Amino acid sequence: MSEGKLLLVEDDHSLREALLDTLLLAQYECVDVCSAEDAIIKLKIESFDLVISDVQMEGIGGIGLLNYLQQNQAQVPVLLMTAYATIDNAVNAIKLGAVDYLAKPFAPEVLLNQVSRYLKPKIAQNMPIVADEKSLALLKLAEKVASSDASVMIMGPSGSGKEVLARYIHQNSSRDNGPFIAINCAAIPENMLEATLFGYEKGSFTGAYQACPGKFEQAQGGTLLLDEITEMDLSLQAKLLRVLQEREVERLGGRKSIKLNIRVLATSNRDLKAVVASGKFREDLYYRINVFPLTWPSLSQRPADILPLARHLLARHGAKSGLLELPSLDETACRRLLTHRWPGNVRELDNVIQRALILTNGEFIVGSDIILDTQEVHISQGPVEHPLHSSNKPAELDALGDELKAQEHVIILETLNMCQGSRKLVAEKLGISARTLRYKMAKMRDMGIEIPA
Ligand SMILES: Nc1ncnc2c1ncn2[C@@H]1O[C@H](COP(=O)(O)OP(=O)(O)OP(=O)(O)O)[C@@H](O)[C@H]1O
Repeated sequence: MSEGKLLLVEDDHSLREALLDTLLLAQYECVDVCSAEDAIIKLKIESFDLVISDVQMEGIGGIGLLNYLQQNQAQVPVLLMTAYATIDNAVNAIKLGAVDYLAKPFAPEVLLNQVSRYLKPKIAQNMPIVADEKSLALLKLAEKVASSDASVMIMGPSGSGKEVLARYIHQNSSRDNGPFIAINCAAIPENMLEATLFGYEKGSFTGAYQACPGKFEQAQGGTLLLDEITEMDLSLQAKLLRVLQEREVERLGGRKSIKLNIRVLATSNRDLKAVVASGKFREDLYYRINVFPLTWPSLSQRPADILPLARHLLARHGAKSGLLELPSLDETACRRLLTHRWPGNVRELDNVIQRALILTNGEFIVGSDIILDTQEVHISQGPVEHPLHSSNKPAELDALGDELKAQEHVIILETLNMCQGSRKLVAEKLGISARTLRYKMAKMRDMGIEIPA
């Protein structure tokens, strides 16, 4: 399976936009066109690793495109989308060489599940950066536990790197070639979490137009991360426990048990024992999940990590903004970073570094470029020079464009923090539509910017 590029062909503008949003948010690299003819032009100049196309379009349509691919680029898998009325076309399409088809309307998960069979999302290689003795010891332990199949509970304060550690365990396990599926139990509304985890059969509830595999099934052969597991309600905890004990899952409205071959990791930023004692988390589930506990200390308790992490984040964000040379942290900046308490841990450091990259004179990041979360951001201190941008570009225009984009990113991140992640509120506050916000966030993710859940 490659981390390749996907070509989406759909003539219905709003459907194409919605599909694109779904694919971009899931971190797929995606190009969209509105006809089979345009698709062929694109295919002649760019290479793609998967084509998803509507069948019924003006011109040669999806079947014509499929024929073209069969004759010219037979290695590229094609997934066709059909309306119910043209199901016969779909059968024909499979005979002609399409790898599968999606009957409209379909849930986003159905699309993502199909796509994940052929492409991997562009996941940045999130290797944990560590230098402090405490973190080095934690990483060693994580490597040891990775080689077993034990359930792991990763604890630590918010933003400390729990998901990074979970990915590291997956990457160092024998399941490395399988999927890594993460689900944030706190971010999904309670009434949808069960269907998202367990999947459902067609017609099992209003709106279940088509059968949909759940996260358990999507993680087959790989690892499932249950992020913020303590936020799951008690009745769902009981169902989760049953799945973990029996190692099989039944979709909502389904009668068939599906055997599972998955490893489960979970994270929490709460004091687990206290949550169990308060009756909000089942004790039996606690023991089932907590086979091997790993805990990140807060960033202030592992000070030797701060500067290596800051430099790593500088390199990450600098590369994404196309900087040719990275500014270095001068002594005053280092001192400022080392003396802050970092209540928001690495995520807070990440925000600070993104701001510093906007404020820097280019060669050095100095103390005054380090704007901590407790301060107000004064970005509009007059024009900021960007001497590091490639000099053979139309420099002023490019720098201005990049700067505006960076400012937009900061504003979106700040507003997300202010609204505690509520997309609806953020869109209202910024005076843009929810769709535009989703699109902008997808682009930001694409650039490697972490968006708070
Ligand atoms: N050791 C590390 N090395 C590199 N990047 C890190 C490290 N720790 C955290 N990060 C970065 O910091 C950000 C927050 O990390 P992550 O999402 O793993 O934290 P978390 O503890 O799971 O947060 P939350 O509790 O809010 O879910 C991410 O951008 C991540 O890439």
